[in-house]
Amino acid sequence: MPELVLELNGQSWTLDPTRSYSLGRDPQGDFVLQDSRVSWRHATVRWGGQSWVVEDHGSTNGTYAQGQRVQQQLLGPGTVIHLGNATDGPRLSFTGGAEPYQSQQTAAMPYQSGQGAAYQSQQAPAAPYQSQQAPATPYQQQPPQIPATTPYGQPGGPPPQQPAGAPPADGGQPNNGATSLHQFAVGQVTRIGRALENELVVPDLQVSRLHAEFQAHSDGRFEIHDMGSHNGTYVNGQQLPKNGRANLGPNDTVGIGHSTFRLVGNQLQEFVDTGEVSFSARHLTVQVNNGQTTILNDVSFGVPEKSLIGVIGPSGSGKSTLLRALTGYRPATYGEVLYDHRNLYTHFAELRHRIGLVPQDDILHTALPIRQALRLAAQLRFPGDVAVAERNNRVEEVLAELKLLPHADKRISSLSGGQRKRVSVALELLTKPSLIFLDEPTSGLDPGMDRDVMQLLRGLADDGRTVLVVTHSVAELGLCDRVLVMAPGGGVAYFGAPDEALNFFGYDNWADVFSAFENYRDYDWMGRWRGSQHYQMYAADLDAVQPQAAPYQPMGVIQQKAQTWGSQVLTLMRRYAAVILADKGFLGLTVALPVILGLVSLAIPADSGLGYGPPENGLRNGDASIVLLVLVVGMCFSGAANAVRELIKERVIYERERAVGLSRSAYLMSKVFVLGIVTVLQGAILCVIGLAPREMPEEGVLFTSSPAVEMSLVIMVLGCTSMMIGLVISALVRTSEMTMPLLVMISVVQLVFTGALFQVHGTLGVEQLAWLMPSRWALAGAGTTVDLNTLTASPTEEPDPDPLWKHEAGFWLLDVTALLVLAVICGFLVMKFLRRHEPEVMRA
Ligand SMILES: Nc1ncnc2c1ncn2[C@@H]1O[C@H](COP(=O)(O)OP(=O)(O)OP(=O)(O)O)[C@@H](O)[C@H]1O
Repeated sequence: MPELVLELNGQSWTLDPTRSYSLGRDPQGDFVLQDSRVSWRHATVRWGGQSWVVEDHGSTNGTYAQGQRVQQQLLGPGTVIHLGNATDGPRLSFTGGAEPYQSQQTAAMPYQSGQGAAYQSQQAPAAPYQSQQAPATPYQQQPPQIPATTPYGQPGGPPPQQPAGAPPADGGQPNNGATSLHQFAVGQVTRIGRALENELVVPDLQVSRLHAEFQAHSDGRFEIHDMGSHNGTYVNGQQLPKNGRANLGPNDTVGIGHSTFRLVGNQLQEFVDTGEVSFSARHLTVQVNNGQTTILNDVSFGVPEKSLIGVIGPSGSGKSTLLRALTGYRPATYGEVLYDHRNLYTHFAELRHRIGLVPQDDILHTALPIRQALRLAAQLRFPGDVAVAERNNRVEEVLAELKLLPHADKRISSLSGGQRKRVSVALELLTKPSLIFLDEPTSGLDPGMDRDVMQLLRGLADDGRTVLVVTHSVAELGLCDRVLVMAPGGGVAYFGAPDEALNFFGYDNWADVFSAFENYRDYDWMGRWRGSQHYQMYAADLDAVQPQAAPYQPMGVIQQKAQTWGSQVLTLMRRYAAVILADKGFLGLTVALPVILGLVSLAIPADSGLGYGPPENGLRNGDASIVLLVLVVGMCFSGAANAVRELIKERVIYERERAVGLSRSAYLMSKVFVLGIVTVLQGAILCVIGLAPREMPEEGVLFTSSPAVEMSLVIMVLGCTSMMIGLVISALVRTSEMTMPLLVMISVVQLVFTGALFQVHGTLGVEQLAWLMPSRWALAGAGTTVDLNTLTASPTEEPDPDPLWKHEAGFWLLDVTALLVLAVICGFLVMKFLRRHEPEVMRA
C-alpha cells in the first residue's frame, strides 16, 4: 500500500488509506481551512483502490492541479493541489512516505510523480487532528486550522478571521492576491485617478481623471477624499458624498471603478476586479402580497469565476424573479447575493457597474446604426471627463470583440435576431462587467442562431466573466458549466453539471422532465433535490450558512451619476432627435397630421372667419367657435399622440439605463424638449394653415396688432400640455396596446368640455371638471382674442358671458397660465409613474 504524506501549512500528516479526509471550512471536517475561497465542504482525499485521489465536492471556487481546475485528481508524491484559487489558494502538497510509492500514472489524469525522498513524516491518525503532536500554535487541540494565505503581507499578523461561511466583514476581496502595492510616506498626499499625472494611475474609464486623494496625516490618521469624481468613491461599499472625506482604518476598503484599495502598514494595496470573481446566491426568497405568497423559494447556488450558468424551468417557475433578485433589480425578501464575497444588495451602488444585464427586449434604439447607438450609450455610461476619442475607442474594441465591425454602420433593425443580441451584449460589455445576466437571449431564434449565441456566451465566460443565462432552449445546455433547473413554485429542482441533469431526473430528454413538472406540480421537487447526492456536492455548503435574518431594506436613492444632469439631457436629446430623424414614417405622420387637421378646419364654412359678424347681426359669428373647436381638439390630439407611446416603448431601455445612473428628471426633460419642439412646430403648421386664409379679429388682447400670433401661442401651449398628458398615459400603462383607447378617450373628453358645444360655466361640478381640461383653457384663451362672448351671444336670451372668455389681456394670461400649470402637474405625475418602470433599488 503506497504511503502518502500531506503537507499543509508547514505541517505534515501521513494519510491512512482506510479512511477518507474531508477538506473545507467546516470545523467538523478533518482539515479545516479558514480561507473564504474554500467551500464549507470543499473536497475529499481518499485511497481510491489503486491510487490516492482528491475529489472536489462542487466547490464554489474549485480545486486546482497544475493550474487547471479539476473535479478529480490522482495524487502521488510531488502533486500540488490548490484550493479556491489556482495560484494562491491554500496549497496541499503530497510526498511519498517511508514506503516507496508505486506511481500509478494514467494517461487521462497524470500526476507528477517523482521524488520519494526520505521524509520525516508523522503517522496519520484516525482523525488527523486528534493525535497531533501538540504544536506550539494557537490551534492546539483544534482541527488543523489553516491560516488564510496572509493576503495582506502583514509580517506575523494574524490572518483575518472570517466567520465561517459569512462574507468578509469588511466586504473586500480579502484573499485575492493584491494586483499592486503602492508605498506612501507619512504626511504624503497620493492622488488617484485615470490621468497620468496622478501618483496612483487607475487606467479604467469608469474612473475620473482626478478621482480621489489618499492622505497619510502626520498624526497617524489616514483619510480618503473624493475629488468630485463622476462615478463616486466608496468606503466599504457606501458612497462618499461628492467631495466628501472619510477616515480609513486597516479593515476598510475603498472602491474606485474596478479597483478596491486597502491600507496595510505603509502601503496601499490595490485589487483590480478583472472579471474573475466568484458569485453565489444563498437562501434567496422572494415573497409578494405582504409575505403571503412565495414566488422564489430558498434558492442557493454558487459558481466559480469564468462560469456559464444556464437557468431553465417551466413557465412561472420564477426564472425572471430569480434574475431580478440576482441583479439587484428586485432584491430578494430574504437571503443574499455574494459577488466576490461582497453582499450585492448592500454594495449595489458600487457594484452595479460591474453587472451587465441583457433583457429579452432590445436595449438600444433599433432605428439607429450600431456604431452610433453604442457611441451614444457610451456617452451616457462613462464619466463626463472621458474624452470622445477614448469612448469611441472602447466602442471599436467591443465591436471587434463581438465581430460586429463589418455591420457597424447598419441599422440595428436590419440585423438578424442573433446579431441583434450581439449588439445588446456589446452595449453591456462597454463598461467591462464581471457578471453578465441574459434573459432568454435565444427566444425566437432558429437552432443555428441559438448555438451561435450560446457559443458567444461560452466565449465571454472563458474570457474571464461569469455569465448567467435564463433560457427556454435546452439544445445547447451542454456548453454551460452548471445548469440550474427551477421547479414549479420557485424552488430549485437541480443544480449541477449539465450532463448529469437528465440522469438526475431519470429521463432521456428535457421534454419529459418538463412534462413531469407539469403533471406533478405538487410533488416536492425541492425536497427531492435537497435529499440528493448532487445537492451535497453542489449546494450543501452554501445552504449550511444560515439565511440572513433581516429582510432586505431598500437603501434609498443612489445619487451618483457618471454624467452631469445637463450633459445627460443633451446626450438623450441628441439620441432622441437621431431616432426621430431616422424614422421617416414618424416624421411623415408628424407633418401630415397638422396639415390635414388645418385643411379640415378650412372646410368649415365661416363667412366672417374669426372676426366679428355683420353689425345687423349684433356682431355675432357662431362659426368662429366651431373653427376654434376643431383647431383646439386637433392640437389636443396631435400633442398627445406624439407622446403617448414614447415612454412605454422605451421602458426596457429606461429601466436598464436607470440602473446604470440615468437621472429620471434628465430623461423626462429630454422628452419634453424634443417632443415640445416637434409639438410647437406642429402647432405652427396647424395655425398657419387653419388661420392664414381666415378673416382675423380686429385686434388681440395682448399682441393687439397680431391676433393670429396670440391665438397661435395658445394653440402651441395647448399642444405642449396635451403632450404632457400623452406622457402621463405612456408612463401609466403596462403595454403599448393600452395607449390608443386611452388617447381616443382623452380626446373625446377634451372635445366635450371645451365649452364650445354647451355652456360649462355656472353648472356646479361640470365647471370644476372642465378646469382640468386643457381644451377648456385653450379655447378660452383663443376666445379672449376673438371676443367669443360677443361672437356667440344669443340674440334671444339674456347674455350670460363665459368669465374665461373676456376680451381682456388678464384673461388671456390666466388661460395660458392654467395650461402651463396643468403641464407642470402632468410633469410631476410622469415622474411619479416613471418610478414604476425602474429597478426597485433605484426607487426613492
Ligand atoms: N409581483 C408579483 N406578484 C404576484 N405574483 C407574481 C409577481 N411577480 C411574479 N409573480 C408570479 O410568480 C411566478 C414566477 O414568475 P416569473 O415571471 O419569475 O416566472 P418565469 O419562470 O420567469 O416565467 P416565464 O418563463 O413564463 O417567463 C409566476 O407565477 C408569476 O405569476
